[in-house]
Amino acid sequence: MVNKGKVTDPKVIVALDYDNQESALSFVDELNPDICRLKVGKEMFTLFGPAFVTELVNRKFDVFLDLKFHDIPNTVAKACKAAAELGVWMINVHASGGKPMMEAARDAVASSAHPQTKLIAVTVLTSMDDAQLQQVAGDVTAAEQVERLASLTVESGLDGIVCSAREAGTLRKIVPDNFLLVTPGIRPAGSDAGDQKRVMTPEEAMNAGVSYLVMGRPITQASSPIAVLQEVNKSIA
Ligand SMILES: O=C(O)c1cc(=O)[nH]c(=O)n1[C@@H]1O[C@H](COP(=O)(O)O)[C@@H](O)[C@H]1O
Repeated sequence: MVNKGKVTDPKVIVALDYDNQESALSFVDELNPDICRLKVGKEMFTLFGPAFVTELVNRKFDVFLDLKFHDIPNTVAKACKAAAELGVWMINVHASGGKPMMEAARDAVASSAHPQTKLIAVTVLTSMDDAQLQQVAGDVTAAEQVERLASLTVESGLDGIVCSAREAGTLRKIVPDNFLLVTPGIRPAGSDAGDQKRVMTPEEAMNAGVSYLVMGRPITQASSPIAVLQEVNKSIA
């Protein structure tokens, strides 16, 4: 386990998008909760289920269980209660599910056995650009749609949103100070964007007012993942 590079309130959430539990856990063996938080998404949850999440929670990591629920309010509420009761730090829904859905999710977390779980809403996926968004949402830009869904999420009483760091500067002026802006699509200078369209570097993102940086491939697929993580932490210290 690495103890070097301890940071107060780590800002990087490492996305554990592995198809193999042993590889994921041997990477996690190199980490500790002082240098990053962890995200478990749809792939690992589908493959390895709640037991994998519980393993990370037992290792004292703050876990973001990223299942992006989007369904009728009753179904999402029950899913959010079940997710919160795994003892995770953060969960999410899609803001485009609407205000009644988000309110039902908020109430379900509040009445769960783990009410401190943070609940955030995805606005516009960071893999979408304006052209892709217009195919599904009509004549609107990603920036406009993010703003609209951010306001709806504030009105619904959630803790924050997932957006791109590119929108963070504008959003910071319209959301409450303690509202969380959680941003994937983070790419250190020179790294491959892959399927991400709305990207920023860690430093630019923090300067724009982001609360937490979600980073997957630039760390997990690096030849020395810990070195990249420590470099990112240093760049935003
Ligand atoms: O909710 C998310 O975490 C999420 C929302 C979004 O808009 N874009 C996005 O990339 N993500 C997740 O963030 C992670 C980004 O991973 P990398 O692109 O490998 O850094 C993936 O696990 C995605 O599922």
